[in-house]
Amino acid sequence: MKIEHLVAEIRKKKSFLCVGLDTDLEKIPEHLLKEEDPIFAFNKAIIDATHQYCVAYKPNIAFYEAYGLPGWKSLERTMEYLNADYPEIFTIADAKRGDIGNTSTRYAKAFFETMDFDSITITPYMGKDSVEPFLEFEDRHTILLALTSNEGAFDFQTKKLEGEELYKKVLKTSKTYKGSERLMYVVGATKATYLQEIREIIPESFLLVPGVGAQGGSLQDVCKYGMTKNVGLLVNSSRGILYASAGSDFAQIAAVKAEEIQKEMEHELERYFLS
Ligand SMILES: O=C(O)c1cc(=O)[nH]c(=O)n1[C@@H]1O[C@H](COP(=O)(O)O)[C@@H](O)[C@H]1O
Repeated sequence: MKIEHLVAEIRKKKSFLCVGLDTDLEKIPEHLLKEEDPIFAFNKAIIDATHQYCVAYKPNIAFYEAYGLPGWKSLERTMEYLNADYPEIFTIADAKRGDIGNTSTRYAKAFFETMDFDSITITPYMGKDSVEPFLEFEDRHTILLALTSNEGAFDFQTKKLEGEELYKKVLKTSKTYKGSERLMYVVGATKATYLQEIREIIPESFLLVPGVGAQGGSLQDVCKYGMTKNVGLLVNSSRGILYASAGSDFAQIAAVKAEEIQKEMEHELERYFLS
């Protein structure tokens, strides 16, 4: 998907919500376990109920890999369903891949061609030759981990290397990669106060921002420091939407939660963007 299509969808829906499909058989309503493919049945119900409030879905690949071949089949069915019925929705493979060049090329093929995702999350640790194979794909986007939402982010990402924090090095160095116009970055909502400095390095790039809801990050702070003239934000919530109810009304309650976030986003858009 082209960025301008994503921006148009954000304007139309007045939302930059990404719903994370972290589908866990131990958390989904019990009655779905009788279905032939419980993971897909859950995802389909969530997508049908929430699509009008969000612009992206992010299946976290670990939740599918954990179930082996049936898990991959559920992921494949979810992607086929999204691409056929909701082609305007941006899809993110939260796979956190990255390896030597020829291996990265196979990962890119797996997620961009075989599974037809619009984007993938990538760890930058192995550097240029591990990232550039993903950037060769037209209209596909590579989302580099910059400053993550978890506590462990302080182990390496904020440590100084040659006088500069490692996450800033990641941002600056990645801008020199071939195809860097197709880069986006992960910045955790719990790290919103860093966004001002991040925006000095990457003023326009889209950010995937997880960590609101269950992890406690603030949407208002993220918008205050991170919003660009093209919005430039995709804010993810997974558990806060998916598991708001464990009863037969799970999809309906997920829609209520998604709409609540969309309304907050609309308010923020009016404040910074539409006014
Ligand atoms: O790349 C990610 O999506 C990601 C990066 C990060 O820094 N923190 C983070 O929580 N995530 C993912 O975002 C989702 C957050 O889920 P909730 O905390 O349930 O909303 C999970 O799928 C995480 O793997």
